[in-house]
Amino acid sequence: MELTNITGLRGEVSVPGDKSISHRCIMFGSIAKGTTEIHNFLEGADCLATINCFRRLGIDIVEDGDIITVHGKGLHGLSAPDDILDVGNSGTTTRLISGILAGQSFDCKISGDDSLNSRPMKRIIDPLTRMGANISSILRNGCAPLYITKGSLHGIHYISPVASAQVKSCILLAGLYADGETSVMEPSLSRNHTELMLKEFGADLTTKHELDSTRATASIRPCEELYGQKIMVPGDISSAAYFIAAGLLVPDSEILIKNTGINPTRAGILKVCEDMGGDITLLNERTEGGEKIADILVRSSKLHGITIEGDIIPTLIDEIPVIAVMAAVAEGTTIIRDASELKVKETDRIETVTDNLTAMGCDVTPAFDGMVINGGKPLHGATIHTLLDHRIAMAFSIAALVAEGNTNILDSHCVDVSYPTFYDTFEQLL
Ligand SMILES: O=C(O)C1=C[C@@H](OP(=O)(O)O)[C@@H](O)[C@H](O)C1
Ligand SMILES: C=C(OP(=O)(O)O)C(=O)O
Repeated sequence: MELTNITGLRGEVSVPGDKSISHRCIMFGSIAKGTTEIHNFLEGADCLATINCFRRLGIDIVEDGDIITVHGKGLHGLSAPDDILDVGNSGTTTRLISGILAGQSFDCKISGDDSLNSRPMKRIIDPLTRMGANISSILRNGCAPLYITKGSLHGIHYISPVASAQVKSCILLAGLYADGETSVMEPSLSRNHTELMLKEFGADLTTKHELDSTRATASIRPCEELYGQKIMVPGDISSAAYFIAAGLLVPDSEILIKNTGINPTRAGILKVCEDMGGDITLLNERTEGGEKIADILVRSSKLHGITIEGDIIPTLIDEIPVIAVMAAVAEGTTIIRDASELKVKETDRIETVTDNLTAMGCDVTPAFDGMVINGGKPLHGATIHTLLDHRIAMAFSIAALVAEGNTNILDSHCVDVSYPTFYDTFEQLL
């Protein structure tokens, strides 16, 4: 994809459904009794991988126009797949489905693409093993392919070393099949869609927040059944992030992004934009199915550098590539720290972000847990090596809009993973 600098992005857009919530609707719907009707499901490759996995596990999932219907078979209704489960590029699919499969009475194997099969799975293998699951890394390298066989699960109290919603969700889902209470404490609160949605499906789940910090413990008790729901998936704030950044950075812009999820455990980017001096207004705020939603109005702004660290990091982890692009344009220094999780995403995002920003003329230094960006130097067009990471392709498509000359985004089709219509949305604003 070849892009160049522009001015005046104006108009109203809607971004596709939230990726995290879309995965969960399919998974929870499959192990619930009755039907789950999903509106505004994200048709990205990652969520389609989740649908395919549950079809292989014997669940009938019907797509009819904008509505997806999952014919759930209850907590014990999945059946043995006839082949290896292909999770593609999706860490969320891998880690959450492992929690469910640990509680089944059949064997199965899970594998994905090269990127997925190099991401750490010990973080779920260890707690699941403590629960009595039989799960192993087939190549004994702590990564997928994974092999899961019948185990007998008991509840544990797990103190997670990482603030990861995928780890938390994996353990809570296994907890549905355990013989007692299972709880997960994490160092900072990660996205809480699993907790909110499982409660809607009828799970016996509670969350306790500590008064002096953002630490929280989620606890689940086994229940008889979950029950199918009707779900309207909000727009994905991680996808909206690119248009928020475009609206702030491209001169003479005004963009309204409709129906976007602003769950506080996901919306750290809004605070960062505000702290950097961005002109952002939330309109029409409301709550649906426990999830907060709003329309986001963004106008061109002069940004300045800030420090981004600590408990806010999990609430914006997937947005750091595009935040780094904003920081490259902002006046002054932006420091991003406490974000070593970036190294274990689809690519090492500390490296892919800093290498590509450097190629565009930015003064940026990588660190072991983040980066330091001395912003304000004019960016110039470059060849962007996405390494097939969808977030890198989209973040640097925004950088291209404010860089002098042409930018070539290599393998830009990888946006299909989370936002297949990304470049179409873009066109609507020209
Ligand atoms: O639970 C989820 O839906 C996700 C959790 C995050 O990963 P971690 O749990 O590894 O932080 C995030 O990066 C990913 O895109 C989606
Ligand atoms: C990290 C991401 O997703 P996953 O972990 O599900 O592959 C992402 O979408 O940026």
